[in-house]
Amino acid sequence: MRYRSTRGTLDAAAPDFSDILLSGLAGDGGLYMPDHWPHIPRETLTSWRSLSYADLAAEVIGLFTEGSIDRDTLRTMAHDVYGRFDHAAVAPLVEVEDGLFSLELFHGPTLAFKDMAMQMLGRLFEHVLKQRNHHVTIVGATSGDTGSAAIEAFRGREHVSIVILHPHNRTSEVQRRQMTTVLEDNVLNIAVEGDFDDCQDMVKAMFADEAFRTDCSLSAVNSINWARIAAQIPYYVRSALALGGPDRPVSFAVPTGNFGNILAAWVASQMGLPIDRLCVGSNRNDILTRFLLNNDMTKRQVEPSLSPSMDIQVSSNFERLLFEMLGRDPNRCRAIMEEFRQTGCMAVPHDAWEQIRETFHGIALSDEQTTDTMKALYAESHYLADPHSAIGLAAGRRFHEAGVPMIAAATAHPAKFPDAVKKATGIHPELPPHLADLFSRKERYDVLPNDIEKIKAAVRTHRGR
Ligand SMILES: Cc1ncc(COP(=O)(O)O)c(C=O)c1O
Ligand SMILES: N[C@@H](CCOP(=O)(O)O)C(=O)O
Repeated sequence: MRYRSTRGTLDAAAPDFSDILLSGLAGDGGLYMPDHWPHIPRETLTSWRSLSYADLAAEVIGLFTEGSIDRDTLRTMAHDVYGRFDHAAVAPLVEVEDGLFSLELFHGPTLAFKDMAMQMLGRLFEHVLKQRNHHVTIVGATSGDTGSAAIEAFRGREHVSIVILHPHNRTSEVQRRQMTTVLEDNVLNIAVEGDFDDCQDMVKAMFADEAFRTDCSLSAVNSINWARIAAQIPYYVRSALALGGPDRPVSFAVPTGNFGNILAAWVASQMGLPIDRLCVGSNRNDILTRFLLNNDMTKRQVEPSLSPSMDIQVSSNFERLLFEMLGRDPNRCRAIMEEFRQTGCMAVPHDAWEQIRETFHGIALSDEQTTDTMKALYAESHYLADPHSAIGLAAGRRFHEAGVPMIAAATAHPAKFPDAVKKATGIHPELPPHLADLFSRKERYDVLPNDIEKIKAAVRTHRGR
């Protein structure tokens, strides 16, 4: 399998999976995409119904690593990774209402869906870096969950230094402590005086500085890295198969910020999984919902909400969908993205918008509506949802059609957001035993201004430690 950038051409020297795993973002500022969608025949999908989560993950991810990492290696990694999740099913399905299912993606070590992919990335990086005898500096931006998942996956790894930027005072305390109490030498946490979009912009700016990128051997583990998307596809396949796929379609509702998680579901549909609707749930940072309703992709100020991990205005992975809807035309894609960067307004061609709306639907919830949803889920179904998962379930309820199972991605454990959960339900969700002493652990992090030069200096120093 070869890869190409959303802003560049496919040439003979096209990178393979190992190359794009380490480089993360393409040199031209675009995002890597496979040069074609692997097709999974219906009989194969049917035969996968009996596979364990780990075996299924190896099959699905293996379609993107062909020529780079073999199936047996992937299988060993997947068994090791998913064998440590705290639920035997890895990503269990819970029927919350008739035909509405919660797909719990938070049974990994940091209690958020990011672990599903990030734990695999930790193993994949280690494998490729050892082979190449190479060291990288991972720089990542987080609104709360990617950071802790990445730090957990890469802490103490010999070939990796990791720097995570989070927006100062804009994550939950549990989220911050999950990052800042990891004291291994190879980990640096920076609280940026800005919002998540500022953090993400700085990561992209560091990648755009060719000399800096090369000097520090930068790598990315945000969902701009294709490997993250690839490793998020298996749970869509598995949950659809559990509810009758491929013989009948299912729909998915996904609480959305950077558009990586829902994009993985869309990719599954491109690979042959019958999917009816893909439903985006947003909080008051509703750029995607405005886009889906009115083709209005105008960036606004990021507003803090009850679901901080989705406090995002620039949904990086939308570029991948746009590229596809533009018939994989990198020049048009580059021009639209460049204009968006300069003006804060993305002019998506009308035909592309209409095509997107055939599958994608969107709904935005205020904090009050989110709280009401959490309250109702608990009162009516005895289901405790965190604010992000509640938004997914609300989107699922809104777009659920009779006869088509609706699967809502539950992206975080309620204990990551205890205040919001307590306020809505009266229940204080307890952290699991491995995190029970989180509030008495020592924290370490630097607070830095929203200034790219200061951040680069900190990354350099960390790299050279
Ligand atoms: C708990 C939670 N839910 C939802 C999202 C949104 O996912 P995505 O950015 O892939 O759209 C995030 C962050 O990415 C998250 O941490
Ligand atoms: N919500 C995310 C934001 C970054 O998303 P990613 O999927 O691109 O890594 C977070 O929790 O950090």
